[in-house]
Amino acid sequence: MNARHQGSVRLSPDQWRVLDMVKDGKNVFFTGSAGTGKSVLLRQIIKFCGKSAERDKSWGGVAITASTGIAAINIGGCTLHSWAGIGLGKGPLNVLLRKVFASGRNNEEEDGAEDSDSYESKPRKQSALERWRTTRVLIIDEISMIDGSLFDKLESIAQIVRKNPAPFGGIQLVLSGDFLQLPPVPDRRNGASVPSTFAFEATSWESCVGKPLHLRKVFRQRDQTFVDILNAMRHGDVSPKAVATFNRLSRPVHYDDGIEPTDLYPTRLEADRTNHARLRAIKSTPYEYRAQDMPGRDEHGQPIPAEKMEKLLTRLIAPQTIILKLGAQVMLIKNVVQGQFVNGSVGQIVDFITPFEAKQRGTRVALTENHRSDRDVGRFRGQNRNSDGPPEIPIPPTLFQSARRWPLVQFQNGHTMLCIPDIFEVNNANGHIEAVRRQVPLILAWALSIHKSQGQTLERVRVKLERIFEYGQAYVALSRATAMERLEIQNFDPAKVRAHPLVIEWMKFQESGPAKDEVAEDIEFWSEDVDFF
Ligand SMILES: Nc1ncnc2c1ncn2[C@@H]1O[C@H](COP(=O)(O)OP(=O)(O)OP(=O)(O)O)[C@@H](O)[C@H]1O
Repeated sequence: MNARHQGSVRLSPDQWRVLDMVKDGKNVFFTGSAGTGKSVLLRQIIKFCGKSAERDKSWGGVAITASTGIAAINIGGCTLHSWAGIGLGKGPLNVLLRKVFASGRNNEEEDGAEDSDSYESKPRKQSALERWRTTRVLIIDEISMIDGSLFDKLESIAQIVRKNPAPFGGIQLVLSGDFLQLPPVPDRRNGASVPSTFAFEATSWESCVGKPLHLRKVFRQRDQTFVDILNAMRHGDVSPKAVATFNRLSRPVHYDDGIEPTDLYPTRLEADRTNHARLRAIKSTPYEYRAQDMPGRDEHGQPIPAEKMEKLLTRLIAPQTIILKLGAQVMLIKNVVQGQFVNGSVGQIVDFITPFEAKQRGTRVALTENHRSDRDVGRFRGQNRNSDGPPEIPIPPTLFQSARRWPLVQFQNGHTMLCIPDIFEVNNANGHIEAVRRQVPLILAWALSIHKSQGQTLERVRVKLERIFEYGQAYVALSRATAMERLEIQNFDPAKVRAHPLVIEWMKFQESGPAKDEVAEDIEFWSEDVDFF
């Protein structure tokens, strides 16, 4: 069978082209409009690199990084700064280099010391210096949020540490992002914001990654007219026809199942206020869920102090405490069943029940790979099968003994699921766990900030545009929607649609021909398993 058709995933030809280049050891920067499958492709690349490294121990290290903590968590990696061992990344090259070399010395000293710590099996620690020397592939997601001057400094560090004058010291670069979505949060020093540069402005950018590879097939929306309007908007263009279309979308949309569209707001404060007001307005019993937080180890193998653990865990989308009530609108923040219950699925709490009651009612329980590690699971394997789907992960028996009630959520697809706690991790630069949170995988979802919605696919959306303040923000908000029929726009103002002029200028020289975005036809249900070899 052709490897490209094995499993049910069907990468687009553009996605395959990038994957093939990565397999050939080429440096790549791939970009594309919202919904063109950049995250899906990145997950496949990470899988490919992971499998290659597993099959052949001499293959080299794979560094999975992103510009921000949240983006890093989404791909199971760490921030670029922490992988590189450069602290906050401020200061000139020699200061950053000193930090990297010092990490190597500290490690040697610690290796010689007696290890009296019995906390847990200590991972083999790798210093930043070793990481720079042994990494074969460096993956950076959301590259649009990396400063250009920092990119140059990192390339110099790579060349010096690896004693290799090749671009980026010979490390294979895999970069992903869209410079026309949200720009980096400005660096604030002494109250003033310090202007940052884009990574493509770096002197070494051209030699390191060359021309961008564009993903052109849009998977999120299926309506070509909508895709065309969004694409023009991405470039800051709103035609009178588009204005008329968006004005027509100011009508309210009603849904029979009582699940409302999620309101997208420019700031987190506005979104939080809406969620709390809506929750307060419900008069039923509140259920409070406090997370169980556990510290892990830092990149030097040292236990993480409680204070640092708390700080690290603020990066997670899962809150320390969440109060839920019957009728609350919530969003799932874990992938449970591909295509059915995924990160971003919105629903309403219809009951609070125990796992035992869920089993009696034949209701699905939100079990993920994280629940497999339960010691007793093996005994119950095979008992809990879904006749028309893949075998379900068995419910850990210890769960049945618990009288604790968890939220039962009815999702927009009409199906219900009991949302029991899951594991959320923050990893360190060596891929080990720095902190763990065990929490119900839900957040309130009457409203979301546009920043939080970046990367999400939302079936029902209402966007309030009057307070938009950032380049790309209106585009990110509207492009979360899958269809105009389920998109509501309030106070549309074309002046709020802005694309960064520098990016537009740069893009003109990068586009290869008059290609345009096209909707992907004939999308089937798919899993993300591709046979690589
Ligand atoms: N090859 C594919 N086949 C089917 N569906 C796909 C494929 N690639 C992506 N998708 C689906 O398209 C939607 C958008 O994908 P994804 O989130 O990866 O896009 P993105 O380019 O990262 O978007 P954004 O820039 O908005 O974060 C998701 O629902 C994803 O499951």
